[in-house]
Amino acid sequence: MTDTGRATAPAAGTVLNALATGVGSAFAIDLDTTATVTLDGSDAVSGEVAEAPEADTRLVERCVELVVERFGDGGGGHVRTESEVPMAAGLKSSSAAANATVLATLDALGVGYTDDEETVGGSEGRADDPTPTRADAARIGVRAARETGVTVTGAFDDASASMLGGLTLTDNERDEVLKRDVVEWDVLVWAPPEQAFSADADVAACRSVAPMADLVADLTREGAYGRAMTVNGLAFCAALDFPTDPLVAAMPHATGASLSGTGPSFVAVGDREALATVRDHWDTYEGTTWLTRTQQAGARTNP
Ligand SMILES: Nc1ncnc2c1ncn2[C@@H]1O[C@H](COP(=O)(O)OP(=O)(O)O)[C@@H](O)[C@H]1O
Ligand SMILES: O=C(O)C1=C[C@@H](OP(=O)(O)O)[C@@H](O)[C@H](O)C1
Repeated sequence: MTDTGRATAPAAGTVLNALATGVGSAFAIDLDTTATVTLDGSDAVSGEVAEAPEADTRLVERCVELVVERFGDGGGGHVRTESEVPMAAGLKSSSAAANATVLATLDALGVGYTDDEETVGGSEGRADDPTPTRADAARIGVRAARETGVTVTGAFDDASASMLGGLTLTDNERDEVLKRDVVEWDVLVWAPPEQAFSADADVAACRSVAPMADLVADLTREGAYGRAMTVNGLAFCAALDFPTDPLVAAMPHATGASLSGTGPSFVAVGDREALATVRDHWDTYEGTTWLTRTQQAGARTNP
C-alpha cells in the first residue's frame, strides 16, 4: 500500500544573517517549492529534484526519514520536489524544500499539524507527541539540515519565516522564535547567475561583523526592518566580498535593501514604484530580477 502527501513552502529574504551571532531574521516571499512524498513501506528513502536531476537530495530524504521515524513506522518511500526557488542563491531554497517535505510526509502519514502560536521555547517534541506545531515541523527540517551539512547555524530564521509566513527574528542556537510580525511589502529580487552554498561561507569573516549584527538585531526588535536590512547588507557584503553597488543604487528609493543570506542574491523592499526605479538599475546586472510580495501564509499541505 502507498500513501501520498503534498505540501508547499515559500522562499524567504534576509533581514539579518545569523552567521555572525546566531541571531537571524528573514521574511517569506511569494516563490514556492512543492514536495510530493510517497510512502511505500520499502527500506529506504529516495529523492528527486524536478529541475535539477544532479542536485543533492540528502536534505529532503533525511526530512522524510525523521518524520517517519517519529510519527510513522519507519518505512521508506520517495520524495520529489518541484521548485521556483533558485538553488543556493541566498533565497532559502533549502528551508523551503525541507519545510515542504516535512509537511508532505506528515500529510502522507495522515498526521496533521497545529497552527498554535509558539513564540518562545519549544523542542522537536517527544515520540508520544500526537500533533506537532508548525514551528516543531520547521525544527525537524532544521535538524535534517544540520545532519546533512547544508547549514552553518541550522538556519531556524529562514525555516521559521518559510514555515510560519511573515517575518521572524530567531535565536538559531536554541531554535527559538524571538519575534514574529506580519509584513506587507513589495519585494524586488536580483538573482545573479551564480550559486553560493551556505555551507561554504566564510564564517570567520561573518563573525567579525558581529557588532553590526547586534545593531541589526536591535533595529529588528524595534521594527525598523528597512534600516536593519540595509545595515545587514553593508556589513555582510563587506564580510563576504559581495559588491555594495546594488545597495547604494537602492538606498535613495527603497525602504531597505540587503544581500540575501550568504548571497549572491539581493533583495529590496518598499513602495512598488520606487522598486521599479531600483529594478531599472539592477536590470543592468547579469542574471534575473523580479518583483514579488511578502507571503503571510507560510507552508501548507496541498489538497
Ligand atoms: N528543491 C530542492 N529539493 C531538494 N533539496 C533542495 C532543494 N533546494 C535546495 N535543496 C538543498 O539545499 C541545498 C542548498 O542550500 P543553501 O546552500 O543553504 O542555499 P539556499 O540559500 O538556497 O537555501 C542544496 O544543496 C540541496 O541540498
Ligand atoms: O546556514 C545558515 O545557518 C544560514 C545561512 C544563511 O542563509 P542562506 O542559506 O540563504 O545563505 C543565513 O542568512 C542564515 O541566517 C543562516
